[in-house]
Amino acid sequence: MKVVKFGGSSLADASQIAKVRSIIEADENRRVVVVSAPGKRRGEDTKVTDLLIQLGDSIQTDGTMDMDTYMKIIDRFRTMAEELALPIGVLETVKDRIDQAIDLVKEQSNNALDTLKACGEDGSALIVSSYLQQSGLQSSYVNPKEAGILVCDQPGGAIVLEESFERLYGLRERNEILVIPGFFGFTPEGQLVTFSRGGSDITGSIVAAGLKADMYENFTDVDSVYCVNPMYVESPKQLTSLTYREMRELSYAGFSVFHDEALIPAFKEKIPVCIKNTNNPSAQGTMIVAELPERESHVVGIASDKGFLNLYVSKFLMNREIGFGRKLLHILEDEGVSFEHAPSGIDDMSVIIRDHQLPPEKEQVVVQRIKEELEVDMVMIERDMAMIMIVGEGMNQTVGIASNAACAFREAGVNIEMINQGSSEVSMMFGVKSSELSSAVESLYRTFFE
Ligand SMILES: Nc1ncnc2c1ncn2[C@@H]1O[C@H](COP(=O)(O)OP(=O)(O)O)[C@@H](O)[C@H]1O
Ligand SMILES: N[C@@H](CC(=O)OP(=O)(O)O)C(=O)O
Repeated sequence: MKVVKFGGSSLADASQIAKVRSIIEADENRRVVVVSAPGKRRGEDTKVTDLLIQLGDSIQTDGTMDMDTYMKIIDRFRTMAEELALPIGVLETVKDRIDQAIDLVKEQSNNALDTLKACGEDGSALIVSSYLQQSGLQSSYVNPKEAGILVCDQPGGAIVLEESFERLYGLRERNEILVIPGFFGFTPEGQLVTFSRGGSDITGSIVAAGLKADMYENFTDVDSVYCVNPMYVESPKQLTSLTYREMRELSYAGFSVFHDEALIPAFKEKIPVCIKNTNNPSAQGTMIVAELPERESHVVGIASDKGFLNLYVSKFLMNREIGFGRKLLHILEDEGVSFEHAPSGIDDMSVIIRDHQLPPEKEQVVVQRIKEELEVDMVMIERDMAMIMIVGEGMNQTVGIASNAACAFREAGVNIEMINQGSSEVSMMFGVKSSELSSAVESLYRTFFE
């Protein structure tokens, strides 16, 4: 049995949904389908999830509904339902559920925004299941509550609860194609909670693990995972296979093609993940597996992401002060700031934080507390940082990778602001100024792949 997830680009309009049907029909093992909300139809379009968030924000800000955005959302579903010639009841159900979620936002009910955000996936699932039925395939819509996807109550950042997997296994009994909306689950008390953005990949992996599927196929809009984000290099090398560890590091550091948290459930059950293209399903795609035979080159990918800051702290004899690191991180914890990395020296420590975690008002409080409570010599915040991650199994036992990378930075004329090597067995991380990111990535690509 295969679990198949289709991303927003695969569900953007009626013609994409027709491709989805052909893919499902082409392989009888594709029995469980997880869908995202309709994505962008072209470059400057807006994803339905973003429209729903915009709508929710408008209601929360001034209590009135932004009718223009509301109509855009309904029209996306209406056009699809009409072009696919679905029964009128399908669109009515989609609209009713959106209207009910809007009422919850107006009433300021718990998790109302998550309920509204989830309407994109829910609408896609209703439309796809109805279209499959109309095409003569036995198919049903299955809500994540019915499927048994239980999560903790962390709005916009759900984490799956262990008992979900056993509950999901029961779906194997059903002898039809099941269409499950991605991106959300329910708390044991019945509250809807969404995963973080891009989280339908996570639903697909949870469902594949629960069902003990033979494979988790993730359909998107590229033929494979490339060794570098195609935004930086034209037609980069395609990757036919990767390990779970490699893909997790690469997606964490900017390979947005697959959610970094989505690998964990599949990895635990050793279910192979295959990334494929809805617009070119015969292309081989990229297989993600537990282990791979030895390769010639140890660097498989270069990932990068902007939007970081460096909180730099210096204090003479920091290395002798028991508990300094803990106290520094405790201040961040106290202020509700999560951190990404914390490389340290003898008298200095850097804490790398996602920019949005530390807005200017919070920055002031954190800096003041560090000065007063830790009596540091210096505290400084450097914004506009980017991280570059070089990833590959076996890299840490290979001589010369760091020196080749350093040469690539030198050739691009880019200063390395920070290096983190050795914390992970499969990656090496560099911090650079955001403005220098693309020239650094291009130079690293030339060094390792050309
Ligand atoms: N290394 C990479 N390999 C392939 N695609 C990548 C990579 N890094 C970023 N991407 C981007 O990820 C996109 C697919 O992810 P996403 O937009 O979330 O698709 P979907 O709508 O199917 O969920 C690609 O169109 C590509 O621009
Ligand atoms: N629709 C949600 C969840 C998701 O996974 O979407 P996509 O598959 O289009 O990345 C989002 O935009 O975040």
